[in-house]
Amino acid sequence: MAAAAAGVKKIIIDTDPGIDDAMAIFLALRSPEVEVIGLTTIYGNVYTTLATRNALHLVADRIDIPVAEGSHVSITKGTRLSVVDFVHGADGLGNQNFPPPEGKPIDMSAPDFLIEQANLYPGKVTVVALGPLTNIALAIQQDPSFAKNIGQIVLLGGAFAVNGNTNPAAEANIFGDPDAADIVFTSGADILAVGINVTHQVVLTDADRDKLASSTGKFAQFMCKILGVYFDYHREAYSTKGVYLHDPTAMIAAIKPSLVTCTEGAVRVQTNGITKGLTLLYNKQKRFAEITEWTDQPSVKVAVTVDAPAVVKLVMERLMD
Ligand SMILES: O=c1[nH]cnc2c1ncn2[C@@H]1O[C@H](CO)[C@@H](O)[C@H]1O
Repeated sequence: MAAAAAGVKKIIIDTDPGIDDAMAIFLALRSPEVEVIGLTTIYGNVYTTLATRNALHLVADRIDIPVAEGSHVSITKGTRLSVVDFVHGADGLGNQNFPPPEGKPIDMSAPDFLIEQANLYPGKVTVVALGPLTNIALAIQQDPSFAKNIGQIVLLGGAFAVNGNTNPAAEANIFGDPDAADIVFTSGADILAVGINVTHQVVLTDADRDKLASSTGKFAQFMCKILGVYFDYHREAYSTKGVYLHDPTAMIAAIKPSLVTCTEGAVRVQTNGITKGLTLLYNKQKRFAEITEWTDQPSVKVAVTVDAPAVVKLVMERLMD
């Protein structure tokens, strides 16, 4: 099979579907550069049970792709989760109330599946994380070699030197589990963080949606069905005539890394107070005299620019294909 060809990246998508998650998943399924070897689910846009149901729905035609259910609570066992039905609809998929999927999640938790795959293909698996980072942090805690064995973690999260989208301090995925995010950022894994400082440049317009609607591609048709709620939310919240392509941009950073540029440094996450969920990048240009929580922390990559027109074009082409 072509997917086994050299140079094809194995990816696991950790996801809380979610309208833009659906688009990112479809994009991956349509991209010859990657082979989707599994989905793991998490709360965020919806609760985890619904995320699993939606994930199964989105890959219903691909019974070869396992779906592993993730954590129902934050890494500190918190149950007061901030889910955003006003962004994605009560069902997470634009209030379409699709029938229950026929598929079932596998009999393995998301962290266990992540650990298993990282051990099976050391250095070869990329996790594309589109929700709060609880499952990834659990994998890091459960298996001390996970951070080394996982090839790369490309995550949609953070607001680097810009306002957040949950509140002025925090981006939604990091705010969803800041303790988990701090564990991931300081784990030593190869990480590329794509924050809303970048994804807010990538807008799918009304005209783009019309073009998608005129396509006969089944993924384009599906997206047009569910995008209404997401467009309404953006009009209300940002007065924009279009929607931000957060998750698809992170997926593109895994599929075609040349479309983003990055900087490097240590990232830490504020875990409490009014700036809970704030992500701060230390560029390591100054050697501070004091030993602090930043000293000797590993560097990660943080996206700083994106070729937005190329991302939108690629997303459109692949969905309409
Ligand atoms: O305004 C918002 N509040 C909360 N979550 C949002 C908002 N817009 C998009 N997302 C969701 O959170 C991630 C980006 O931060 C994306 O995964 C998107 O699905």
